[in-house]
Amino acid sequence: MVNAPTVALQSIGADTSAPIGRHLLGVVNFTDKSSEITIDKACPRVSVNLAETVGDGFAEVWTTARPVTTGQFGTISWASDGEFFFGAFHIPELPQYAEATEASYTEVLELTESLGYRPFRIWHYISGLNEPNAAGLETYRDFCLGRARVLERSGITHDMPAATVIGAHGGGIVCYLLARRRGAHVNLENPRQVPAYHYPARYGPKSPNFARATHLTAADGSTFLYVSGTASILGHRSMHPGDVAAQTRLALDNVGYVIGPGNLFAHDLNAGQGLADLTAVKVYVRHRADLPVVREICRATLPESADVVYLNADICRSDLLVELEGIAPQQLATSGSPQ
Ligand SMILES: C=C(O[C@@H]1C=C(C(=O)O)C=C[C@H]1O)C(=O)O
Repeated sequence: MVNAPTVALQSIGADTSAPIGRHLLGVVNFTDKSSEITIDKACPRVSVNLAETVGDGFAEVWTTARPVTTGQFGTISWASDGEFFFGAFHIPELPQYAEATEASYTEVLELTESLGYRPFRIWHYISGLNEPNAAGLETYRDFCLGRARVLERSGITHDMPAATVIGAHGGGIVCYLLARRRGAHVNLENPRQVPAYHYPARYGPKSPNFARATHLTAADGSTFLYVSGTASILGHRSMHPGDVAAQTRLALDNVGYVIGPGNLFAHDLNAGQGLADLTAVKVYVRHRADLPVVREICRATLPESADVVYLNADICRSDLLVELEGIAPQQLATSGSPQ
């Protein structure tokens, strides 16, 4: 069993206690309503309003090898086991998000830095993602403005880790993240895509800032690849407008490339992976009617062993119809079975 955080995608309401020998680090319920983050002695519990019904939803259950302590820092609910950290914040629905995003992101960076942790994977779910805010700016671009202000102030110009920003069906902004205190991580780019932090101004007043994937080496030697939300983009352009099948294939191709041996070698890492190594895959589909064709392509491409969930969600650009993310456990500690 590895020390690093591992994740299970379970049906909502299933027993979300940790397996024997593991300890809860954070639970994220993808469900049909928004609710505040709760925290108890076990861990933070987050709700993302992104399922049509509770039955369609699932719980993303993060566990670690050691007991955790929990805490609250401003808007951040957190848990850590001494090597790994899970944190989360919720911003309620607002006319504009940049300022509230700036405030919560500032808290995230202050907290993780004060505890000696470095984020290596961040997720954000934002209601009305493609809708204009009260000032007429698309909500996603409004969020990027708030995030960029904090990162620029912190001098983080391009070293942010893997991330996801996806639309939610309501509830404002929910953000959760993983961070590490020991070990190391390397942020990866995909040479077939312009780094997000170099996107031209046509995509918004401030570019997004995230890596295409992050390679984590835990203190016990286990390694994992965390792949960002990945879509049908080459260079900086959205490809195959209106063609969800072609967009799905290109998104899968982009994921396969970024975790492949050639790209890892180009980042001075060995042992690349492939789509067959992916687990815990989340597929986001803009139009519900496209779910069957996306599911068919993913089933034909992803390993049967992968936990794959499909969610109907808005995506960061209105011409993108599908996006997916995943985790590839690469190398396990000397002792321990695959997770
Ligand atoms: C799909 C893309 O971006 C999305 C937006 C992200 C962000 O703003 O942090 C991260 C990954 C994706 O969810 C992309 O630009 O390729």
